[in-house]
Amino acid sequence: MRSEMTDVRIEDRAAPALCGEVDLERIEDAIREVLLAVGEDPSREGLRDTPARVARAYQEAFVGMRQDPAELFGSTFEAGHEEMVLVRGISFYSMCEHHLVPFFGVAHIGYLPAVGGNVAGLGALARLVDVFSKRPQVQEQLTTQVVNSLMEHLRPRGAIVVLEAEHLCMSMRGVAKPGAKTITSAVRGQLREAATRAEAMSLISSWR
Ligand SMILES: Nc1nc2c(ncn2[C@@H]2O[C@H](COP(=O)(O)OP(=O)(O)OP(=O)(O)O)[C@@H](O)[C@H]2O)c(=O)[nH]1
Ligand SMILES: [Zn+2]
Repeated sequence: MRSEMTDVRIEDRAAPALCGEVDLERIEDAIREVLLAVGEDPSREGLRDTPARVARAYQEAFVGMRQDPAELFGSTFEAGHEEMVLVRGISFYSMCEHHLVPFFGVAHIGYLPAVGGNVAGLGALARLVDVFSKRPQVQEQLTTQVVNSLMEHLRPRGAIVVLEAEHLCMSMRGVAKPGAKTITSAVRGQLREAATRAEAMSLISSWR
């Protein structure tokens, strides 16, 4: 089977529209409380603007909570290509929902377009990772949500999502094992078949 693979550099669609607001003031109050609880003085020079900065940083880190992945697949198109499409090395940053510290790495996404069906803009695949990674997450759930959403909105014959990530909750604290990589995969439809799955995995493992 002939395949096409692309190291993603393409931004083809704007991010989905935002729905709902983040309560910045509430985050600021909570951060002030955290600073007090650890024995800091939130009114000292260096910390005066910190609650507002953290609120804006959290707004950005959790922007995916207010985005609808369906919007990314509004302008798929016919490309006369029914073989595998694989985008590898999509970088992402997410927040571990256990500790609210980052986990980050790369996602690889492959799919088999429906027969006579549509393909997605490559940027939509990268943005799909952002929509689900910019939420409180665990890696397994993130992997599953991306593959399920791709199946639901693009309706390909099959899809595969592989994530490789380092979790700061494992590196900087707790078990303290920097450099450990967690790899998760989720496979749907015809990509579960041994030959196509092996082809996708060999394309993914030759990354770097
Ligand atoms: N399966 C899974 N586990 C995760 C993920 N992110 C963090 N964890 C783990 O979730 C566990 C949370 O464990 P808890 O015992 O509730 O919290 P903890 O006492 O802070 O645990 P340690 O990090 O082991 O010190 C830790 O072992 C983390 O390493 C993830 O994305 N997937
Ligand atoms: Zn964690």
